[in-house]
Amino acid sequence: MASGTKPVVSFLGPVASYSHQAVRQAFSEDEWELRPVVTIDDVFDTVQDQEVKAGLVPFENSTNGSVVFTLDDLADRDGRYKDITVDGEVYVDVHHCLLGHKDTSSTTEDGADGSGTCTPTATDPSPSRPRTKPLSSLAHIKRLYSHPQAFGQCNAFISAYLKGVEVFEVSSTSKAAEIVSKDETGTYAAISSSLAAQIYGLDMLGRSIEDRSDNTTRFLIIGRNPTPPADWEIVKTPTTTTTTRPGSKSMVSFTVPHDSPGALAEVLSCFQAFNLNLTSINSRPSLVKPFQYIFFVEFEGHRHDDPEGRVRGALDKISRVAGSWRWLGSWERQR
Ligand SMILES: O=C(O)C(=O)C[C@]1(C(=O)O)C=C[C@@H](O)C=C1
Repeated sequence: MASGTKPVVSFLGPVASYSHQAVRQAFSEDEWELRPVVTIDDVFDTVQDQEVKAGLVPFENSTNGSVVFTLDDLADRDGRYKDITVDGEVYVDVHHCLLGHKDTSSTTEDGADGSGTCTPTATDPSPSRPRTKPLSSLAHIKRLYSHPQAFGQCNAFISAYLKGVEVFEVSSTSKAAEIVSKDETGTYAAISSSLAAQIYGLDMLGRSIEDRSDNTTRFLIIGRNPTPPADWEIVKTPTTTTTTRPGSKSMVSFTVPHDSPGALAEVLSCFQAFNLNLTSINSRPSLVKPFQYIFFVEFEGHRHDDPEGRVRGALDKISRVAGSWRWLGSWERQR
Protein backbone atom coordinates (compact mmCIF):
# COMPACT_ATOMS: atom_id res chain seq x y z
CA MET A 1 0.00 0.00 0.00
CA ALA A 2 2.53 2.62 1.03
CA SER A 3 5.92 2.97 -0.65
CA GLY A 4 7.38 4.41 2.57
CA THR A 5 5.93 4.31 6.01
CA LYS A 6 3.18 6.81 5.35
CA PRO A 7 -0.23 5.94 3.87
CA VAL A 8 -0.64 7.23 0.31
CA VAL A 9 -3.36 9.39 -1.24
CA SER A 10 -3.54 9.63 -5.06
CA PHE A 11 -4.75 12.66 -7.02
CA LEU A 12 -4.97 13.95 -10.61
CA GLY A 13 -1.49 15.24 -11.41
CA PRO A 14 1.04 16.35 -12.36
CA VAL A 15 1.90 18.65 -9.46
CA ALA A 16 0.24 22.10 -9.40
CA SER A 17 -3.16 20.84 -10.58
CA TYR A 18 -6.16 22.09 -8.65
CA SER A 19 -6.52 18.50 -7.41
CA HIS A 20 -3.03 18.88 -5.92
CA GLN A 21 -4.14 22.05 -4.14
CA ALA A 22 -7.25 20.24 -2.85
CA VAL A 23 -5.28 17.24 -1.59
CA ARG A 24 -2.87 19.55 0.25
CA GLN A 25 -5.83 21.26 1.88
CA ALA A 26 -7.23 17.99 3.26
CA PHE A 27 -4.19 15.78 3.94
CA SER A 28 -1.16 16.71 6.01
CA GLU A 29 2.10 15.93 4.19
CA ASP A 30 3.61 15.06 7.58
CA GLU A 31 1.30 12.09 7.74
CA TRP A 32 0.46 11.21 4.12
CA GLU A 33 2.40 10.68 0.91
CA LEU A 34 0.65 12.61 -1.89
CA ARG A 35 0.92 10.68 -5.17
CA PRO A 36 0.10 12.30 -8.56
CA VAL A 37 -1.46 9.99 -11.18
CA VAL A 38 -2.36 10.71 -14.81
CA THR A 39 -6.16 10.36 -14.98
CA ILE A 40 -9.25 10.27 -12.77
CA ASP A 41 -9.57 6.57 -13.70
CA ASP A 42 -6.07 6.06 -12.26
CA VAL A 43 -7.21 7.57 -8.95
CA PHE A 44 -10.11 5.09 -8.82
CA ASP A 45 -7.87 2.17 -9.94
CA THR A 46 -5.19 2.83 -7.32
CA VAL A 47 -7.81 3.02 -4.55
CA GLN A 48 -9.74 -0.05 -5.71
CA ASP A 49 -6.52 -2.09 -6.05
CA GLN A 50 -5.34 -0.96 -2.59
CA GLU A 51 -2.17 0.60 -3.97
CA VAL A 52 -3.18 3.68 -1.97
CA LYS A 53 -5.37 4.24 1.05
CA ALA A 54 -7.34 7.20 -0.34
CA GLY A 55 -7.83 9.19 -3.51
CA LEU A 56 -9.10 12.65 -4.41
CA VAL A 57 -11.17 13.45 -7.51
CA PRO A 58 -12.93 16.60 -8.81
CA PHE A 59 -16.72 16.23 -8.61
CA GLU A 60 -18.42 19.49 -9.57
CA ASN A 61 -17.69 23.09 -10.36
CA SER A 62 -19.94 25.99 -9.44
CA THR A 63 -19.68 27.53 -12.95
CA ASN A 64 -19.42 24.54 -15.26
CA GLY A 65 -21.25 21.76 -13.40
CA SER A 66 -20.50 18.07 -12.94
CA VAL A 67 -17.22 16.35 -13.76
CA VAL A 68 -18.53 13.53 -15.93
CA PHE A 69 -15.32 11.44 -15.71
CA THR A 70 -15.85 11.11 -11.96
CA LEU A 71 -19.59 10.40 -12.30
CA ASP A 72 -18.81 7.68 -14.86
CA ASP A 73 -16.41 5.99 -12.46
CA LEU A 74 -18.91 6.27 -9.61
CA ALA A 75 -21.55 4.78 -11.95
CA ASP A 76 -19.32 1.69 -12.03
CA ARG A 77 -21.23 0.10 -14.89
CA ASP A 78 -18.94 -2.97 -15.08
CA GLY A 79 -18.30 -3.51 -11.35
CA ARG A 80 -14.62 -2.51 -11.56
CA TYR A 81 -14.95 -0.14 -8.58
CA LYS A 82 -17.20 -2.22 -6.36
CA ASP A 83 -15.41 -1.33 -3.10
CA ILE A 84 -15.08 2.43 -3.63
CA THR A 85 -16.80 4.72 -1.14
CA VAL A 86 -16.97 8.50 -0.86
CA ASP A 87 -15.47 9.49 2.49
CA GLY A 88 -15.07 13.27 2.38
CA GLU A 89 -15.21 16.48 0.37
CA VAL A 90 -12.94 19.49 -0.19
CA TYR A 91 -13.79 22.88 -1.73
CA VAL A 92 -11.19 24.92 -3.64
CA ASP A 93 -11.60 28.48 -4.95
CA VAL A 94 -10.43 28.22 -8.55
CA HIS A 95 -8.82 31.27 -10.15
CA HIS A 96 -7.43 30.46 -13.57
CA CYS A 97 -4.43 32.07 -15.26
CA LEU A 98 -3.37 32.11 -18.89
CA LEU A 99 0.22 30.86 -18.97
CA GLY A 100 2.68 30.86 -21.84
CA HIS A 101 5.64 32.79 -23.18
CA LYS A 102 5.44 36.56 -23.56
CA ASP A 103 5.86 37.80 -27.09
CA THR A 104 8.99 39.89 -26.64
CA SER A 105 8.70 41.34 -30.15
CA SER A 106 5.24 42.83 -29.46
CA THR A 107 4.90 46.50 -28.64
CA THR A 108 1.39 46.04 -27.18
CA GLU A 109 1.82 45.91 -23.41
CA ASP A 110 -1.66 45.50 -22.00
CA GLY A 111 -3.30 43.03 -24.36
CA ALA A 112 -5.15 45.85 -26.10
CA ASP A 113 -4.89 43.92 -29.38
CA GLY A 114 -7.91 41.81 -28.32
CA SER A 115 -11.39 43.25 -28.88
CA GLY A 116 -12.65 42.39 -25.38
CA THR A 117 -16.06 41.63 -26.86
CA CYS A 118 -17.64 38.24 -27.40
CA THR A 119 -19.42 37.25 -30.57
CA PRO A 120 -23.15 36.55 -30.04
CA THR A 121 -24.18 33.08 -31.24
CA ALA A 122 -27.56 31.34 -31.62
CA THR A 123 -27.10 29.48 -28.32
CA ASP A 124 -25.65 32.48 -26.47
CA PRO A 125 -27.14 35.67 -27.97
CA SER A 126 -25.78 37.94 -25.22
CA PRO A 127 -22.43 36.49 -24.16
CA SER A 128 -20.96 37.79 -20.90
CA ARG A 129 -17.95 40.08 -21.02
CA PRO A 130 -14.63 38.80 -19.67
CA ARG A 131 -13.84 39.97 -16.13
CA THR A 132 -10.19 40.72 -16.90
CA LYS A 133 -7.95 41.82 -19.77
CA PRO A 134 -4.78 39.99 -20.87
CA LEU A 135 -1.60 41.18 -19.13
CA SER A 136 0.28 41.28 -22.44
CA SER A 137 -0.36 40.74 -26.14
CA LEU A 138 -1.85 37.37 -27.13
CA ALA A 139 -1.53 37.92 -30.88
CA HIS A 140 1.17 35.22 -31.13
CA ILE A 141 -0.87 32.45 -29.40
CA LYS A 142 -1.78 29.62 -31.80
CA ARG A 143 -2.67 26.75 -29.44
CA LEU A 144 -4.55 26.67 -26.15
CA TYR A 145 -4.25 23.68 -23.79
CA SER A 146 -6.28 22.81 -20.70
CA HIS A 147 -8.61 20.40 -18.98
CA PRO A 148 -12.15 20.46 -20.49
CA GLN A 149 -13.60 21.70 -17.16
CA ALA A 150 -11.29 24.73 -17.22
CA PHE A 151 -12.31 25.69 -20.79
CA GLY A 152 -15.93 25.67 -19.62
CA GLN A 153 -15.06 28.06 -16.78
CA CYS A 154 -13.32 30.66 -18.97
CA ASN A 155 -15.70 31.01 -21.92
CA ALA A 156 -15.88 34.82 -21.95
CA PHE A 157 -12.09 35.35 -21.88
CA ILE A 158 -11.51 32.71 -24.57
CA SER A 159 -14.14 34.10 -26.93
CA ALA A 160 -13.01 37.70 -26.40
CA TYR A 161 -9.23 37.31 -26.59
CA LEU A 162 -8.40 33.89 -28.06
CA LYS A 163 -10.76 33.72 -31.04
CA GLY A 164 -9.57 31.27 -33.68
CA VAL A 165 -6.90 29.73 -31.46
CA GLU A 166 -6.82 25.93 -31.73
CA VAL A 167 -8.01 24.27 -28.52
CA PHE A 168 -6.47 21.05 -27.12
CA GLU A 169 -8.09 19.14 -24.22
CA VAL A 170 -5.60 17.43 -21.93
CA SER A 171 -5.83 15.39 -18.72
CA SER A 172 -5.37 18.30 -16.28
CA THR A 173 -4.58 22.01 -16.11
CA SER A 174 -1.07 21.27 -14.79
CA LYS A 175 -0.47 18.81 -17.66
CA ALA A 176 -1.37 21.73 -19.96
CA ALA A 177 1.25 23.91 -18.23
CA GLU A 178 3.85 21.15 -18.51
CA ILE A 179 3.18 20.81 -22.28
CA VAL A 180 3.45 24.57 -22.81
CA SER A 181 6.71 24.68 -20.83
CA LYS A 182 8.23 22.32 -23.43
CA ASP A 183 7.01 24.33 -26.43
CA GLU A 184 9.89 25.87 -28.35
CA THR A 185 7.77 27.95 -30.71
CA GLY A 186 6.54 30.24 -27.91
CA THR A 187 3.03 30.12 -29.39
CA TYR A 188 1.32 27.71 -26.97
CA ALA A 189 -0.69 28.80 -23.92
CA ALA A 190 -2.32 26.93 -21.03
CA ILE A 191 -5.22 27.67 -18.72
CA SER A 192 -3.76 26.66 -15.39
CA SER A 193 -2.96 27.90 -11.88
CA SER A 194 -0.52 30.53 -10.62
CA LEU A 195 1.30 27.71 -8.81
CA ALA A 196 1.78 26.01 -12.21
CA ALA A 197 3.31 29.24 -13.57
CA GLN A 198 5.99 29.06 -10.86
CA ILE A 199 6.61 25.33 -11.08
CA TYR A 200 6.78 25.16 -14.90
CA GLY A 201 8.54 28.53 -15.30
CA LEU A 202 5.87 30.17 -17.47
CA ASP A 203 4.88 33.81 -17.98
CA MET A 204 1.56 35.04 -16.69
CA LEU A 205 -0.37 36.26 -19.78
CA GLY A 206 -3.70 36.63 -17.96
CA ARG A 207 -4.91 36.43 -14.38
CA SER A 208 -8.38 35.60 -12.95
CA ILE A 209 -9.66 34.73 -16.40
CA GLU A 210 -12.58 32.62 -15.06
CA ASP A 211 -16.09 33.83 -15.96
CA ARG A 212 -17.16 34.20 -12.34
CA SER A 213 -15.21 35.40 -9.32
CA ASP A 214 -16.98 32.82 -7.10
CA ASN A 215 -15.71 29.91 -9.25
CA THR A 216 -15.34 26.94 -6.88
CA THR A 217 -14.67 23.23 -7.42
CA ARG A 218 -15.79 20.53 -5.01
CA PHE A 219 -13.58 17.45 -4.79
CA LEU A 220 -14.46 14.07 -3.27
CA ILE A 221 -12.17 11.94 -1.15
CA ILE A 222 -12.61 8.29 -2.04
CA GLY A 223 -11.52 5.16 -0.20
CA ARG A 224 -12.55 1.57 0.47
CA ASN A 225 -14.42 2.12 3.66
CA PRO A 226 -17.79 0.35 3.65
CA THR A 227 -17.78 0.73 7.43
CA PRO A 228 -15.15 3.25 8.47
CA PRO A 229 -12.75 1.92 11.12
CA ALA A 230 -12.68 3.87 14.38
CA ASP A 231 -9.19 5.25 13.66
CA TRP A 232 -10.17 6.56 10.19
CA GLU A 233 -9.66 10.25 10.33
CA ILE A 234 -8.89 12.74 7.59
CA VAL A 235 -6.32 15.23 8.71
CA LYS A 236 -7.57 18.74 8.05
CA THR A 237 -5.73 21.99 7.84
CA PRO A 238 -7.05 24.86 10.00
CA THR A 239 -8.79 26.36 6.95
CA THR A 240 -11.16 23.43 6.61
CA THR A 241 -11.87 23.11 10.33
CA THR A 242 -15.04 24.95 11.22
CA THR A 243 -16.25 25.91 14.67
CA THR A 244 -19.82 24.81 14.06
CA ARG A 245 -20.25 21.27 12.69
CA PRO A 246 -22.03 21.64 9.36
CA GLY A 247 -23.41 18.06 9.55
CA SER A 248 -23.06 15.10 7.21
CA LYS A 249 -23.86 14.17 3.65
CA SER A 250 -24.39 10.81 1.96
CA MET A 251 -24.57 9.68 -1.65
CA VAL A 252 -26.46 6.89 -3.34
CA SER A 253 -26.69 5.83 -6.97
CA PHE A 254 -29.70 4.01 -8.40
CA THR A 255 -31.56 3.00 -11.55
CA VAL A 256 -35.32 3.02 -11.90
CA PRO A 257 -37.65 0.49 -13.54
CA HIS A 258 -38.29 2.28 -16.83
CA ASP A 259 -41.64 0.78 -17.70
CA SER A 260 -43.44 2.12 -14.62
CA PRO A 261 -44.65 5.75 -14.71
CA GLY A 262 -43.42 7.92 -11.85
CA ALA A 263 -40.58 5.51 -10.95
CA LEU A 264 -38.04 8.29 -10.42
CA ALA A 265 -40.52 10.33 -8.36
CA GLU A 266 -41.14 7.23 -6.24
CA VAL A 267 -37.45 6.82 -5.39
CA LEU A 268 -37.12 10.53 -4.61
CA SER A 269 -40.18 10.36 -2.35
CA CYS A 270 -38.23 7.92 -0.10
CA PHE A 271 -36.04 10.85 1.00
CA GLN A 272 -39.04 13.07 1.59
CA ALA A 273 -40.79 10.33 3.60
CA PHE A 274 -37.87 10.38 6.07
CA ASN A 275 -37.42 14.15 6.00
CA LEU A 276 -33.97 13.96 4.37
CA ASN A 277 -32.93 17.11 2.52
CA LEU A 278 -31.45 16.50 -0.97
CA THR A 279 -28.33 18.52 -1.83
CA SER A 280 -27.61 17.36 -5.41
CA ILE A 281 -28.96 15.17 -8.20
CA ASN A 282 -26.96 13.99 -11.21
CA SER A 283 -27.44 11.40 -13.90
CA ARG A 284 -25.37 9.54 -16.48
CA PRO A 285 -26.48 7.24 -19.29
CA SER A 286 -26.80 3.64 -18.08
CA LEU A 287 -25.29 2.36 -21.38
CA VAL A 288 -27.71 -0.56 -21.12
CA LYS A 289 -30.36 0.99 -23.39
CA PRO A 290 -30.44 4.47 -24.97
CA PHE A 291 -31.99 7.14 -22.73
CA GLN A 292 -31.95 5.09 -19.56
CA TYR A 293 -29.97 6.57 -16.70
CA ILE A 294 -28.03 5.95 -13.51
CA PHE A 295 -29.02 8.63 -10.98
CA PHE A 296 -26.88 10.02 -8.16
CA VAL A 297 -28.47 11.70 -5.16
CA GLU A 298 -26.67 13.44 -2.31
CA PHE A 299 -28.62 14.13 0.86
CA GLU A 300 -28.05 15.41 4.39
CA GLY A 301 -27.51 12.58 6.86
CA HIS A 302 -24.98 9.88 7.78
CA ARG A 303 -25.46 6.15 7.46
CA HIS A 304 -23.35 5.36 10.54
CA ASP A 305 -24.53 8.29 12.66
CA ASP A 306 -28.28 8.00 12.30
CA PRO A 307 -29.87 8.10 15.78
CA GLU A 308 -33.44 8.47 14.47
CA GLY A 309 -33.03 5.80 11.78
CA ARG A 310 -34.03 8.20 9.01
CA VAL A 311 -31.19 7.25 6.65
CA ARG A 312 -31.79 3.56 7.34
CA GLY A 313 -35.50 4.01 6.70
CA ALA A 314 -34.96 5.80 3.39
CA LEU A 315 -32.40 3.24 2.19
CA ASP A 316 -34.74 0.34 3.11
CA LYS A 317 -37.50 1.95 1.10
CA ILE A 318 -35.21 2.70 -1.86
CA SER A 319 -34.12 -0.95 -1.94
CA ARG A 320 -37.79 -1.85 -2.56
CA VAL A 321 -38.65 0.72 -5.25
CA ALA A 322 -35.39 1.27 -7.22
CA GLY A 323 -34.32 -1.00 -10.08
CA SER A 324 -30.86 -1.34 -8.52
CA TRP A 325 -29.11 0.90 -6.01
CA ARG A 326 -25.82 1.41 -4.17
CA TRP A 327 -24.84 3.37 -1.10
CA LEU A 328 -21.70 5.27 -2.06
CA GLY A 329 -20.72 6.81 1.25
CA SER A 330 -21.34 9.23 4.10
CA TRP A 331 -19.00 11.99 5.21
CA GLU A 332 -18.71 15.20 7.18
CA ARG A 333 -19.80 18.11 5.00
CA GLN A 334 -17.43 21.04 4.62
CA ARG A 335 -19.96 23.70 3.48
O1 LIG B 1 -7.03 19.94 -14.07
C1 LIG B 1 -6.92 20.17 -12.85
O2 LIG B 1 -6.11 20.95 -12.39
C2 LIG B 1 -7.83 19.44 -11.97
O3 LIG B 1 -7.51 19.23 -10.83
C3 LIG B 1 -9.18 19.04 -12.54
C4 LIG B 1 -10.22 20.15 -12.48
C5 LIG B 1 -11.65 19.52 -12.75
O4 LIG B 1 -11.77 18.48 -13.34
O5 LIG B 1 -12.63 20.19 -12.35
C6 LIG B 1 -10.23 20.73 -11.15
C7 LIG B 1 -10.55 22.02 -10.92
C8 LIG B 1 -10.95 22.92 -12.01
O6 LIG B 1 -12.37 22.90 -12.00
C9 LIG B 1 -10.47 22.45 -13.33
C10 LIG B 1 -10.02 21.17 -13.52
